[in-house]
Amino acid sequence: MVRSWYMDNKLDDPQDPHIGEEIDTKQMCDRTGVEYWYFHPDHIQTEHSSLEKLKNDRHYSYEDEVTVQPTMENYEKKLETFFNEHLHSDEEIRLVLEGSGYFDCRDFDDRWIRINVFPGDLLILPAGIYHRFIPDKNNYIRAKRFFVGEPVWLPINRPADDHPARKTYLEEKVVRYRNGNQIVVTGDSIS
Ligand SMILES: CSCCC(=O)/C(O)=C/O
Ligand SMILES: [Fe+2]
Repeated sequence: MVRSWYMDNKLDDPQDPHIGEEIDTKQMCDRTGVEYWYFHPDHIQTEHSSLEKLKNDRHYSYEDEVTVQPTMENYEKKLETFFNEHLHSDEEIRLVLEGSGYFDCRDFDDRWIRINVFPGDLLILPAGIYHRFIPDKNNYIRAKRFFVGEPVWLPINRPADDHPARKTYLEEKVVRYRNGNQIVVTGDSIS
């Protein structure tokens, strides 16, 4: 199950955990706008009504799998791309099937929160959030990817403050947060 923490400021191996202050899942969601669900890994590959409901509710029309491991083509280059701080014009939706890794997301004060994901964890990173990904020392993660319509995987590297998705993210998420209207984003589905 997911764990989150503020990263320490050490500049050594980014595949080390870099644990600073630990925070709970709700704090992580409230401070970033990330949404979180948990689906028991034993039930994901079979008919899973809660997952089907989420896909219907969110209109996820595209679905595939990605495996990040040293045998993948252009592994080093891919890791570099994933770990370069970036945003997307659409949500990034990942459901971990096997393995583990780190999604790092900037909170509303621009501090790195490291989200350590495991099988069953589903993250929705909002469009416009600055983030990056890196495997942990096990160097293996397999995840489902979902998308609304034709997938666009293009990372837009920071700085991208003028990108429309960034502006919308800041207007909708940060303003609400700063006004004390915290975003209710944590939903659990364990069945
Ligand atoms: C475990 S999914 C690999 C990371 C990825 O797909 C992505 O787009 C990171 O930003
Ligand atoms: Fe991304």
